[in-house]
Amino acid sequence: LIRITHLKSFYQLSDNGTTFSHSLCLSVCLSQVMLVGDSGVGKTCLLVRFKDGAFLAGSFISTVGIDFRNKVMTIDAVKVKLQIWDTAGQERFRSVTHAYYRDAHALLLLYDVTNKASFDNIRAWLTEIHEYAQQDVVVMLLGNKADSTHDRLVKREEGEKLAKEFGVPFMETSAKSGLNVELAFTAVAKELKHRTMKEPDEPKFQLQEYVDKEMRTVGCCRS
Ligand SMILES: Nc1nc2c(ncn2[C@@H]2O[C@H](COP(=O)(O)OP(=O)(O)OP(=O)(O)O)[C@@H](O)[C@H]2O)c(=O)[nH]1
Repeated sequence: LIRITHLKSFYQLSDNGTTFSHSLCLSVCLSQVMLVGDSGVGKTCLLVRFKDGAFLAGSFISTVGIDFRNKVMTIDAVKVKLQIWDTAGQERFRSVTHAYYRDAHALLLLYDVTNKASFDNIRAWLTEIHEYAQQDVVVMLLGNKADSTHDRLVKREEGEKLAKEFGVPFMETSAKSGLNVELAFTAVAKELKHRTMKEPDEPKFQLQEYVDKEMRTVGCCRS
């Protein structure tokens, strides 16, 4: 995470030592967030929903290699610029993805609630993350396509259990309905901003607590 400037007041002294100006610097945190998971789980659609507020319906075009989009969010009066990398889930692009892991500050790891194999593969993804990403990378598990109630093969409780086992925050999302999409990116941006700008005596940001509280505030589902 690169802190370009820090939010603080500063005084400039004139030649004779008197204070003559007082300015407020604006702060920009630049963070790299990577979307990973099996092909077809909805990584591109999640990014498009977050960035453009739209859903890419129709035929499925697999990502080739890696793609990225930027979005600036304001978190507690601080500008956080997210550079979001959309990776290809297909096995043949795995070496490309590996090369990007070490620069990522956060990873959104997706499975598809209608595809059991994509859920079973989460363990392998977490092993890979452990091998290639920075040790302190923020990881959040997302069960996407939660709108597909009739085709669902993975229960929410199964996702929660797996996330607990690996000590990572979890929520279900839907790129189609917008469920929890903004919340997932906001939670990650808050965690990253907090890590960069935290005062020494400030308590650690509790990502899962924040997510649970936000979801309670709006019932279970938020778009
Ligand atoms: N019902 C439903 N369908 C979705 C959702 N998200 C994505 N899809 C569909 O799932 C398919 C795959 O979506 P993509 O976003 O292209 O998947 P991806 O993970 O980026 O795939 P790769 O680029 O191959 O890694 C598309 O047909 C989407 O329309 C969702 O939340 N709900």
